[in-house]
Amino acid sequence: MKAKPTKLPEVLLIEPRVFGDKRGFFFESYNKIAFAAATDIQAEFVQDNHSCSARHVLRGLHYQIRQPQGKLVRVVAGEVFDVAVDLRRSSSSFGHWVGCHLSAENKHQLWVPEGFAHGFLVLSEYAEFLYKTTDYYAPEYERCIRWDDPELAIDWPLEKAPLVSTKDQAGVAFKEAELFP
Ligand SMILES: Cc1cn([C@H]2C[C@H](O)[C@@H](COP(=O)(O)OP(=O)(O)O[C@H]3O[C@@H](C)C(=O)[C@@H](O)[C@H]3O)O2)c(=O)[nH]c1=O
Repeated sequence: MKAKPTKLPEVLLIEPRVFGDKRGFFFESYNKIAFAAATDIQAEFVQDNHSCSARHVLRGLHYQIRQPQGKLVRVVAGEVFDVAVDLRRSSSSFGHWVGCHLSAENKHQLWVPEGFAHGFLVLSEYAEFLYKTTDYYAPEYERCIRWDDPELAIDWPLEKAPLVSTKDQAGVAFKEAELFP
Protein backbone atom coordinates (compact mmCIF):
# COMPACT_ATOMS: atom_id res chain seq x y z
CA MET A 1 0.00 0.00 0.00
CA LYS A 2 0.99 3.61 -0.55
CA ALA A 3 0.05 6.54 1.67
CA LYS A 4 0.19 9.94 -0.04
CA PRO A 5 -0.30 13.27 1.70
CA THR A 6 -3.09 15.41 0.25
CA LYS A 7 -3.00 19.23 0.15
CA LEU A 8 -3.82 18.95 3.88
CA PRO A 9 -0.72 16.89 4.73
CA GLU A 10 -2.26 15.01 7.67
CA VAL A 11 -5.13 13.80 5.50
CA LEU A 12 -3.72 10.81 3.65
CA LEU A 13 -4.77 9.10 0.46
CA ILE A 14 -4.22 5.37 0.86
CA GLU A 15 -3.72 3.30 -2.27
CA PRO A 16 -3.81 -0.42 -1.51
CA ARG A 17 -1.93 -2.98 -3.58
CA VAL A 18 -4.54 -4.81 -5.60
CA PHE A 19 -3.94 -8.33 -6.96
CA GLY A 20 -6.07 -8.97 -10.02
CA ASP A 21 -6.45 -12.32 -11.77
CA LYS A 22 -8.99 -14.13 -13.89
CA ARG A 23 -11.24 -14.62 -10.85
CA GLY A 24 -11.40 -10.95 -9.98
CA PHE A 25 -9.24 -9.17 -7.41
CA PHE A 26 -7.89 -9.40 -3.89
CA PHE A 27 -6.46 -6.73 -1.61
CA GLU A 28 -5.88 -6.18 2.06
CA SER A 29 -8.38 -3.46 2.90
CA TYR A 30 -6.73 -2.97 6.30
CA ASN A 31 -3.54 -4.34 7.83
CA LYS A 32 -2.53 -2.77 11.14
CA ILE A 33 1.23 -3.22 10.65
CA ALA A 34 1.24 -2.11 7.00
CA PHE A 35 -0.95 0.91 7.80
CA ALA A 36 1.35 1.98 10.64
CA ALA A 37 4.46 1.49 8.48
CA ALA A 38 3.05 3.47 5.54
CA THR A 39 1.49 6.29 7.55
CA ASP A 40 3.43 6.51 10.84
CA ILE A 41 0.01 6.53 12.53
CA GLN A 42 -0.64 4.17 15.44
CA ALA A 43 -4.40 3.98 15.07
CA GLU A 44 -6.52 1.73 17.24
CA PHE A 45 -9.80 1.22 15.41
CA VAL A 46 -12.76 0.30 17.60
CA GLN A 47 -15.79 0.57 15.30
CA ASP A 48 -16.60 -0.30 11.67
CA ASN A 49 -19.49 1.47 9.92
CA HIS A 50 -21.30 0.81 6.66
CA SER A 51 -23.79 3.11 4.96
CA CYS A 52 -25.54 3.07 1.62
CA SER A 53 -26.77 6.21 -0.10
CA ALA A 54 -28.44 7.10 -3.37
CA ARG A 55 -27.08 9.51 -6.00
CA HIS A 56 -27.00 13.18 -4.86
CA VAL A 57 -27.04 12.24 -1.17
CA LEU A 58 -24.67 14.41 0.84
CA ARG A 59 -23.78 13.39 4.41
CA GLY A 60 -21.84 15.82 6.56
CA LEU A 61 -20.00 17.75 7.68
CA HIS A 62 -19.70 15.63 10.81
CA TYR A 63 -17.32 15.38 13.74
CA GLN A 64 -17.37 14.58 17.44
CA ILE A 65 -16.15 17.11 19.98
CA ARG A 66 -14.40 15.76 23.15
CA GLN A 67 -14.50 12.22 21.78
CA PRO A 68 -13.04 12.83 18.28
CA GLN A 69 -12.80 10.02 15.78
CA GLY A 70 -10.05 9.36 13.26
CA LYS A 71 -11.70 7.73 10.24
CA LEU A 72 -10.36 5.44 7.55
CA VAL A 73 -12.97 5.62 4.82
CA ARG A 74 -13.55 3.79 1.54
CA VAL A 75 -16.19 2.93 -1.05
CA VAL A 76 -17.10 -0.63 -2.05
CA ALA A 77 -19.86 0.19 -4.54
CA GLY A 78 -20.14 3.36 -6.61
CA GLU A 79 -18.26 6.64 -6.20
CA VAL A 80 -18.25 9.56 -3.80
CA PHE A 81 -16.53 12.91 -3.46
CA ASP A 82 -15.13 12.71 0.04
CA VAL A 83 -14.21 15.83 2.02
CA ALA A 84 -12.19 16.54 5.16
CA VAL A 85 -12.06 19.96 6.84
CA ASP A 86 -9.41 20.96 9.37
CA LEU A 87 -11.17 22.22 12.54
CA ARG A 88 -8.05 22.73 14.70
CA ARG A 89 -7.56 26.41 15.50
CA SER A 90 -3.83 25.88 16.09
CA SER A 91 -3.31 24.30 12.66
CA SER A 92 -1.77 26.13 9.72
CA SER A 93 -4.55 24.61 7.58
CA PHE A 94 -7.38 25.61 9.96
CA GLY A 95 -10.59 26.05 7.98
CA HIS A 96 -9.15 24.47 4.84
CA TRP A 97 -10.74 21.50 3.09
CA VAL A 98 -9.59 18.72 0.80
CA GLY A 99 -11.74 16.55 -1.47
CA CYS A 100 -10.95 13.20 -3.11
CA HIS A 101 -12.83 10.87 -5.41
CA LEU A 102 -13.17 7.48 -3.73
CA SER A 103 -14.73 4.65 -5.69
CA ALA A 104 -15.18 0.90 -5.81
CA GLU A 105 -13.07 1.06 -8.95
CA ASN A 106 -10.03 2.99 -7.66
CA LYS A 107 -10.23 1.35 -4.19
CA HIS A 108 -8.62 4.43 -2.65
CA GLN A 109 -9.10 5.13 1.02
CA LEU A 110 -8.89 8.41 2.90
CA TRP A 111 -7.42 8.82 6.37
CA VAL A 112 -9.31 11.63 8.12
CA PRO A 113 -7.56 12.42 11.41
CA GLU A 114 -9.15 13.47 14.67
CA GLY A 115 -9.88 17.20 14.64
CA PHE A 116 -11.33 17.17 11.13
CA ALA A 117 -14.94 17.29 9.96
CA HIS A 118 -15.93 14.77 7.34
CA GLY A 119 -18.59 14.50 4.65
CA PHE A 120 -19.26 13.02 1.25
CA LEU A 121 -21.42 13.44 -1.84
CA VAL A 122 -22.60 10.39 -3.82
CA LEU A 123 -21.76 10.64 -7.53
CA SER A 124 -23.01 7.24 -8.68
CA GLU A 125 -26.48 5.64 -8.75
CA TYR A 126 -25.77 4.57 -5.17
CA ALA A 127 -22.69 4.20 -3.01
CA GLU A 128 -21.79 1.81 -0.25
CA PHE A 129 -19.45 3.55 2.16
CA LEU A 130 -17.35 1.71 4.76
CA TYR A 131 -15.20 3.24 7.47
CA LYS A 132 -13.26 2.40 10.56
CA THR A 133 -13.16 4.79 13.51
CA THR A 134 -10.68 5.29 16.34
CA ASP A 135 -13.38 6.03 18.91
CA TYR A 136 -16.96 5.03 19.50
CA TYR A 137 -20.04 6.86 18.29
CA ALA A 138 -21.05 9.37 20.96
CA PRO A 139 -24.27 11.18 19.95
CA GLU A 140 -23.91 13.68 22.80
CA TYR A 141 -20.64 14.92 21.25
CA GLU A 142 -21.79 14.74 17.64
CA ARG A 143 -21.61 18.07 15.79
CA CYS A 144 -22.50 19.14 12.26
CA ILE A 145 -21.31 22.09 10.19
CA ARG A 146 -23.37 23.01 7.18
CA TRP A 147 -22.03 21.42 3.98
CA ASP A 148 -22.56 24.71 2.11
CA ASP A 149 -20.95 27.00 4.64
CA PRO A 150 -19.82 30.08 2.68
CA GLU A 151 -16.58 30.49 4.62
CA LEU A 152 -15.46 26.91 3.94
CA ALA A 153 -16.63 27.25 0.30
CA ILE A 154 -16.29 23.56 -0.50
CA ASP A 155 -16.40 23.01 -4.24
CA TRP A 156 -18.77 20.01 -4.24
CA PRO A 157 -19.24 18.49 -7.74
CA LEU A 158 -23.01 18.99 -7.55
CA GLU A 159 -25.32 18.25 -10.45
CA LYS A 160 -28.40 19.39 -8.54
CA ALA A 161 -29.41 20.27 -5.00
CA PRO A 162 -28.14 17.47 -2.75
CA LEU A 163 -30.32 15.20 -0.65
CA VAL A 164 -29.44 16.03 2.96
CA SER A 165 -30.82 14.65 6.24
CA THR A 166 -32.96 16.84 8.49
CA LYS A 167 -30.15 16.68 11.05
CA ASP A 168 -27.62 17.92 8.49
CA GLN A 169 -29.93 20.69 7.31
CA ALA A 170 -29.75 21.97 10.88
CA GLY A 171 -25.94 22.08 10.75
CA VAL A 172 -24.33 25.24 12.10
CA ALA A 173 -22.14 27.79 10.36
CA PHE A 174 -18.38 27.23 10.59
CA LYS A 175 -17.94 30.52 12.45
CA GLU A 176 -20.47 29.41 15.10
CA ALA A 177 -19.24 25.83 15.46
CA GLU A 178 -17.59 24.36 18.54
CA LEU A 179 -14.08 23.58 17.28
CA PHE A 180 -10.79 22.10 18.47
CA PRO A 181 -7.95 24.05 20.14
C1 LIG B 1 -22.70 7.52 12.89
C2 LIG B 1 -23.60 6.54 13.68
C3 LIG B 1 -24.96 6.62 13.56
N1 LIG B 1 -25.76 5.77 14.27
C4 LIG B 1 -27.22 5.88 14.13
C5 LIG B 1 -27.80 7.22 14.52
C6 LIG B 1 -28.95 7.42 13.57
O1 LIG B 1 -30.13 6.88 14.10
C7 LIG B 1 -28.56 6.62 12.34
C8 LIG B 1 -28.08 7.48 11.18
O2 LIG B 1 -27.08 8.35 11.70
P1 LIG B 1 -26.54 9.58 10.88
O3 LIG B 1 -27.67 10.24 10.18
O4 LIG B 1 -25.72 10.43 11.80
O5 LIG B 1 -25.59 8.86 9.83
P2 LIG B 1 -24.55 9.54 8.83
O6 LIG B 1 -25.12 10.83 8.34
O7 LIG B 1 -24.16 8.54 7.85
O8 LIG B 1 -23.34 9.87 9.80
C9 LIG B 1 -22.03 9.64 9.37
O9 LIG B 1 -21.72 10.62 8.39
C10 LIG B 1 -20.37 10.60 7.91
C11 LIG B 1 -20.20 11.75 6.97
C12 LIG B 1 -19.37 10.54 8.99
O10 LIG B 1 -18.30 11.13 8.94
C13 LIG B 1 -19.67 9.62 10.12
O11 LIG B 1 -18.78 9.79 11.20
C14 LIG B 1 -21.10 9.74 10.58
O12 LIG B 1 -21.28 11.00 11.24
O13 LIG B 1 -27.53 5.72 12.74
C15 LIG B 1 -25.22 4.81 15.09
O14 LIG B 1 -25.97 4.00 15.73
N2 LIG B 1 -23.87 4.71 15.19
C16 LIG B 1 -23.03 5.53 14.51
O15 LIG B 1 -21.77 5.41 14.63
